[in-house]
Amino acid sequence: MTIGIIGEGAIGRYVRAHLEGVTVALVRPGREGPGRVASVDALPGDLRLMLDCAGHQALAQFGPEILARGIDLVTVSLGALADDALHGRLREAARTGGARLHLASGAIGALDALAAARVGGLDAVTYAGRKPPAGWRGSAAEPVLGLDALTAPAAHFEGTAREAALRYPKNANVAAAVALAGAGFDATRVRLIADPDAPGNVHEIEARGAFGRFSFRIEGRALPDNPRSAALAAMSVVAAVLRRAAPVGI
Ligand SMILES: NC(=O)C1=CN([C@@H]2O[C@H](COP(=O)(O)OP(=O)(O)OC[C@H]3O[C@@H](n4cnc5c(N)ncnc54)[C@H](O)[C@@H]3O)[C@@H](O)[C@H]2O)C=CC1
Ligand SMILES: O=C([O-])CC(=O)C(=O)O
Repeated sequence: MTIGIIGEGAIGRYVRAHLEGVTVALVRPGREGPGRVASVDALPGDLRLMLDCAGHQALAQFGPEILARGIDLVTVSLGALADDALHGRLREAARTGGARLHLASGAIGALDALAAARVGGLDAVTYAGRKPPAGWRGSAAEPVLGLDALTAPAAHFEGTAREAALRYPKNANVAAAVALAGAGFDATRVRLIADPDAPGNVHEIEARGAFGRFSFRIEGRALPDNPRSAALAAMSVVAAVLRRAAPVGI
């Protein structure tokens, strides 16, 4: 199968190195070359699957057109769906094109339990994201905290998953994943913390509902070339593609 990719950063490079069949990249204008095109129009006609590993802006820019053409899209840019208008456009385009937008699980797990628990009703879902200071560089945490001088854990955001996803486009896609699988963007409470002693990119979910309660915690290792992004996020894109092809799925 011919697969295309958007994003040649830390996640995109990992995905290309671990997946066969990625033959074309959708790049910014001016960066075209062999196997690199700058518009959806220029993608090969037999392409049936695109992988967005580029971020919110790229999903907004290319997602609707890709889906409307009947090309399935796997994305890591889940936080972009906190924008209801974009969410609606993606939904509509997928319907029009008969394609599917698959939201990769990214740097978190337990989304299956959360989605099942939602069926019975969820009373409370909270998510906490903790990263070393370098993981917050360039984010909205920077003007709030002196990241370089930090000697103790410091929370720099508390609010809804919607606010977190929109304010931290490169750091709170997990908040969006938890919201989309569970209680929604406005009912999911989020806390974001910079912690000089964090043992990695740490993501924690607490959920209560008719099913009972669960806690989930992951200490993710960051990708070597981007301290913001967990390796598991890249792995989840590869896993999503492999799952599509498997005769028996989980
Ligand atoms: N769902 C999850 O758990 C996670 C999601 N992410 C999302 O994945 C994104 C990518 O992460 P990394 O690879 O670590 O970032 P990165 O900064 O290393 O790479 C981003 C790449 O996307 C390209 N790009 C950005 N906008 C583009 C556009 N409009 N058109 C074409 N190319 C474009 C850049 O040129 C670069 O090659 C993050 O911005 C974040 O939104 C990141 C980590 C976890
Ligand atoms: O990679 C991570 O650890 C999480 C992340 O950046 C995000 O949620 O956007």
